[in-house]
Amino acid sequence: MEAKITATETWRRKHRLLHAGATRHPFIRGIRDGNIDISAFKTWLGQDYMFVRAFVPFVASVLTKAWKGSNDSDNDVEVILGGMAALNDEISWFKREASKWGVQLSNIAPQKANQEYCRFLESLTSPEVEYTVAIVAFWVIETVYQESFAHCLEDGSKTPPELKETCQRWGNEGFGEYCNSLGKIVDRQLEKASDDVISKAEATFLQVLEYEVDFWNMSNGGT
Ligand SMILES: Cc1ncc(CN)c(N)n1
Repeated sequence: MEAKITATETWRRKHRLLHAGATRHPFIRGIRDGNIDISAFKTWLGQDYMFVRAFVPFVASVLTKAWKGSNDSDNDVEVILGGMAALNDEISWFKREASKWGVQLSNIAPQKANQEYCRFLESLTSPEVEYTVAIVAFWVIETVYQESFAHCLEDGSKTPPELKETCQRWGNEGFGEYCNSLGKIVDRQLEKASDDVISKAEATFLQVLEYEVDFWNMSNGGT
């Protein structure tokens, strides 16, 4: 008997070009091929620190929605809480990494693509946004980083040694398992969602992928 294809897998296949645009971006290919421009890496580092700070209240809102709106709220809250704990470490890591590379975090202003992405996250914190839609956004955001940075650690990659720790942060197996847990929550939610919520959730999936592409473009010198 053939295994049933999940909703998340269906979306990934249906939108594979955009998905690959986000997870195999030239910025990531540059790390993997060992020819990344270090100034692009430093731009990404500073901008991503700003992004992560704005990501925390978004994740807190997903946690609240899970607590109120999930029929397996104990499991969901624990998975999301694990993500929040990882974000706490991530913020400390950004500070250490920035000082290692001489990036002054206090002097950084978010660029346009970053501001727009953070505004989008803020719009998803509204109580009117369904849990299913918010958890889809959360899952894609985390999974894009997991798949992108894991690609830089695969056999045959020429990732510079000084960037390996960055790739490990999101490319490690534990982070992969956490993303799979988020994907399972998404699939469970989508199975019982109305057509209207499913359409909104798919539109959110696409929006996140587009914001992620713009974010990498910004690090490579775009706006
Ligand atoms: C832009 C972006 N997207 C995703 C992640 C992973 N939390 C991140 N740190 N930054």
